[in-house]
Amino acid sequence: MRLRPSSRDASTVKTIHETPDLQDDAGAPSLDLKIGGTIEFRNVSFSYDDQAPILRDINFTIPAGRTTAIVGMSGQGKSTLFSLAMRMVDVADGAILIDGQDIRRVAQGDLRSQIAYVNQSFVAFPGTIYYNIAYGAVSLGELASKDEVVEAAKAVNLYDTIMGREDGFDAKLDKSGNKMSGGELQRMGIARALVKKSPILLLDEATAALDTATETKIMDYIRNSKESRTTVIIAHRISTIMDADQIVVLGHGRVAELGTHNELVAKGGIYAEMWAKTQAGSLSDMPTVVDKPIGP
Ligand SMILES: Nc1ncnc2c1ncn2[C@@H]1O[C@H](COP(=O)(O)OP(=O)(O)OP(=O)(O)O)[C@@H](O)[C@H]1O
Repeated sequence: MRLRPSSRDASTVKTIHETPDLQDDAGAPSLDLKIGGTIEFRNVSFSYDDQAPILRDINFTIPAGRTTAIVGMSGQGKSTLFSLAMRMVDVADGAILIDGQDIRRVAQGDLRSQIAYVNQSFVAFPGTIYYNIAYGAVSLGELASKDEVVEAAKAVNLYDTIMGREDGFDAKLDKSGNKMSGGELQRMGIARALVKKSPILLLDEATAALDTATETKIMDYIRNSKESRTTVIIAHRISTIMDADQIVVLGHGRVAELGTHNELVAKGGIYAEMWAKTQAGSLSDMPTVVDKPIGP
């Protein structure tokens, strides 16, 4: 059985799905994912509030149905790339195309309904654990079914934890997500995104609080799920991203390197240096990698 969201929670989602500052063209069409969600950053530049550019002439393509990782030191603009792809903000120059369509020309609500986004903060709604996960499907018009919620909870290694508690999936959460640890709430966030079954999944440090074994299980599930999904991961932990089909290294607002883990290690650049330090046990996270200037 599928429940309908409460009107108050639905209005929260409406706010998320419509950015007041950015207007749709009259009669803006839906996003037509004819390829399955290829995201192209074409000559993209961006700055916040007339400040110095955060991103400069960014060019790369995220292939449909594959996993792409974005790495780089803190403050390089990784999360901003996600904000741009969801059109929370608009590019200053260039364009972002999804399956060949400029995202400024399609209906914003439809664009965001095709994208599931997870960051480190899980917004809990007062209601049951079931409701809090099922809510991920709300932009599709109704909550996810119990079976879909159970599948997602299993995928993020949360099923046994939930069932081990009094009331199981019917246990009530308040806004602070009481009864759950930070890592459990992070997995709730991923489960909520999974029930959306969107063709595009953006994970911004979404597994940072999890142990490596749990993270690997979740990433394996996403990679092997029957739905073809374009997955983009931002992460500092190298173990999170090394199996990606493509790794984009951002530095000084530009794409500094792009390739697979093996290609980038062989290249001997920034990524290789990060990897060498990880191997030596002196580095687990990206931010401590040497901050080299990137050429034009
Ligand atoms: N809403 C905003 N308004 C103004 N500046 C912002 C805003 N959001 C981010 N910035 C700035 O833009 C730069 C890029 O931020 P962003 O969060 O995209 O980087 P990041 O690479 O994801 O960093 P981290 O790894 O620390 O999460 C930073 O200098 C940040 O302070």
